[in-house]
Amino acid sequence: MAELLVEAKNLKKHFPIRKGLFGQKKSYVRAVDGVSLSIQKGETMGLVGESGCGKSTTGRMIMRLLAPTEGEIWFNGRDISKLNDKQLQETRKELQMIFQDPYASLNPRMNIGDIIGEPLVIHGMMTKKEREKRVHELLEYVGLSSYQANRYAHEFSGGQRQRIGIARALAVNPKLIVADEPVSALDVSIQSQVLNLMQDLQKEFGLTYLFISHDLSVVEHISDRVGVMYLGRIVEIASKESIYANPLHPYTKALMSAVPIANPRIKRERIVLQGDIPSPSKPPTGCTFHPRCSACMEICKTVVPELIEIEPGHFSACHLYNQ
Ligand SMILES: Nc1ncnc2c1ncn2[C@@H]1O[C@H](COP(=O)(O)OP(=O)(O)OP(=O)(O)O)[C@@H](O)[C@H]1O
Repeated sequence: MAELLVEAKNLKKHFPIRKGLFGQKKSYVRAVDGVSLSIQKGETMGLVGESGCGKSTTGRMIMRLLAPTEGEIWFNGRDISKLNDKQLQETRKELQMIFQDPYASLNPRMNIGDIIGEPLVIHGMMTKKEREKRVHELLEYVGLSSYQANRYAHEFSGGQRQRIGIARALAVNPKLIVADEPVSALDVSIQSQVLNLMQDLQKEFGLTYLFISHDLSVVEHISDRVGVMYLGRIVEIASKESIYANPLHPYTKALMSAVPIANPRIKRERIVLQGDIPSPSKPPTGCTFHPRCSACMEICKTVVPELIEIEPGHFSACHLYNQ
């Protein structure tokens, strides 16, 4: 049986904002509003949804870069949502992140060797000599050469910089890597090279990924399971095969209808979403998707649908399936 690495239980992050002329009225952006998900050891869990739906905030809470407002995060059998600073520092070795913008995330004043080796310094791991050897090894793992360790970020292309970001994330032998839009800043031709590299490294080192992206084709390429987020909640979660072939939630159906299909004989009706995505500081009542849903029923306006298993391993939060 597959082993669980991450379990998020009813995670919430509400950012306080001040309203009114003198900022006297406090209200909240409900960036994440009750997310539960699990990730098995060695798998890639894709997280998709439109901009602002709370993907990054969820990833940052699982990384413990942000403290949750509510909920629990279990990592490798331990609740990490309430650790003190020292315990957090220890756990952080096992959790690493790859960021979207390989241009902004690498310090321009440090050479590549120092950038990749920095997490080892932060965690007090290895002597200087050992670190040097490890950096050279890491450069080779990601398809670069050890002689490039003395160069600076501006000397590399976007794809190479993302490889450097991956090498840095790998340095401390993490168990989980949260990759937040890791290829969206890259040319399409380079994207698949970086995705393939991530898959090769996953096999070699038994890595587990939480892969965040708004791009459904990219998520389809790399994920084993996929969760779809809408306004701070997961509305559907299933294996990649099941969710792409048979999306159940009306929101997922609309998202999927815009993905090009390679086989010209398969025709898919394009579903256009009605209206704009509401603000997470004033989410609609009931199912937050109801104002944009073509299948909206009376119950959807008042009752929040629970995420329930509709088919084996395929969960959806929609009243259509809850009767
Ligand atoms: N520190 C913050 N303070 C206030 N609001 C925030 C903060 N961080 C994020 N938000 C808001 O929370 C919501 C979710 O943001 P988040 O970045 O998690 O979404 P996302 O799905 O990752 O979108 P994107 O792909 O655009 O990054 C957005 O409305 C965002 O403006």
